[in-house]
Amino acid sequence: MLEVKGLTRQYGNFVAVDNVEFTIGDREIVGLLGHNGAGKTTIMKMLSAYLEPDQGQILIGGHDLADSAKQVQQTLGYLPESLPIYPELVVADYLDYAAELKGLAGEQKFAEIRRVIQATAIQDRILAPIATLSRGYKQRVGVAQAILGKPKLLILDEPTNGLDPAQTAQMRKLIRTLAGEATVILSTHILQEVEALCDRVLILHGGRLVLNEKLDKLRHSNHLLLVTSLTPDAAERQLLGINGVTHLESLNQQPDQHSGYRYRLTLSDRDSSHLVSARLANTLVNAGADIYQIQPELRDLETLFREVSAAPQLTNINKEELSHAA
Ligand SMILES: Nc1ncnc2c1ncn2[C@@H]1O[C@H](COP(=O)(O)OP(=O)(O)OP(=O)(O)O)[C@@H](O)[C@H]1O
Repeated sequence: MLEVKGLTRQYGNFVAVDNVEFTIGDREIVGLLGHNGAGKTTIMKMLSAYLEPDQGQILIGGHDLADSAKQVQQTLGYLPESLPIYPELVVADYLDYAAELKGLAGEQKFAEIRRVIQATAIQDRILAPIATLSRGYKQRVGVAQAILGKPKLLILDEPTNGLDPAQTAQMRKLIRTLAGEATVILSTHILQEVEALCDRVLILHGGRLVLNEKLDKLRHSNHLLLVTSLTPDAAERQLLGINGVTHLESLNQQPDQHSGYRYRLTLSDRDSSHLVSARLANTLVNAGADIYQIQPELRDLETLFREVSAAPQLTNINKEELSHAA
C-alpha cells in the first residue's frame, strides 16, 4: 500500500528527516513513534503531499506521489497535527467543503457526509460553529473529513493529542474500526498508544528511522532466562555447546537462597526459542541439574524506546530488529 524510499527533508541546513525507508502493507496499523522534534509531522506532511521531499520517493498503491500529488491526495485521508479547521464554519458546511475538495459531488457527496458524521458520532453538533466545539469534538471532525471518500490510506498525526481519557478511548475505538477497511499510519509520542493500537512500530530518532518491527515480534527478544542448580563453571561447559546458544551470561555467582543460579542465554535465532528450550531442558536433566525456570525474556516497548532513543546510531539491537523487519 505504501512504500517510502530514501525520504529526506531539510529546513535550511537542518536535516529533519534523514533517508527514511519503510513499507506498509494493506490494512496494517502502523505507529510512527518518536520524541518531540523527531520528524514525525514532517514525514506525515510528505506522505500526504503537503510538503515536498528534498530527496526520495513515496509510492502509494504503486503510484508515485510526485507524479500525481493531487489525484493521490484525493484518495488518502489526512488528519493534520493542527487541524486546518475554519472556526466560523458550522460542522456540516466544513464537511461539505472538505468533501468537494475530495472530488465528491451530488448524492454521493451527501451520502458520504452522512456516513462520516455517523462513524465519528458527531450528529448532535453538526450545526455548531467549529469554534464552539471542545477539543475532542474538533478532533472527531478532523477524522470525519479524513475518512470522506473511504480512503484506503489514513494518515493520522497525533490523533489523540489533547484528548481526555474518555475521548482517547473513543478515538482509539474509532481508529480500530477504521483500520478494518484501510491502512492506517499514525504518529504519536505515547508508547501506550502504539501498544493499544498498532501492528507495527516505526521509531524515529533525530530524523532517522532506528526501528521497524512488528509488535508481537518486538516483545520476544532472542534471549532465554534460565534458573537452575547448575553452577556457573558447569554451565559454561554444558550449555554453550547447545545448538542455537551463542552466549551465556551468569546473572548471579552465588545461588539465591531459595532458588538456584540465574543465567541469560543469547540465541542465534529468536524464532527457535522453543526448540532451544527443549534442548536446554534435556541437557540439564542429563547433567543431573534441577530446573527451576526456563522462559523467553520479554521486552516492553518502553525499554526498547529508551534504548534506541539513547543511541543516535543503530545499536546492535536495532540492527538485529531491522534485519527481522517484515
Ligand atoms: N517549518 C520549519 N522550519 C524549520 N524547522 C522546522 C520546521 N518544521 C519543523 N522543523 C524542525 O524539524 C524537526 C522535526 O519537526 P517535526 O514537527 O517533524 O517533529 P515531530 O516529531 O512531529 O515533533 P512533535 O512531536 O513535537 O510534533 C524539529 O526539530 C523542528 O523544530
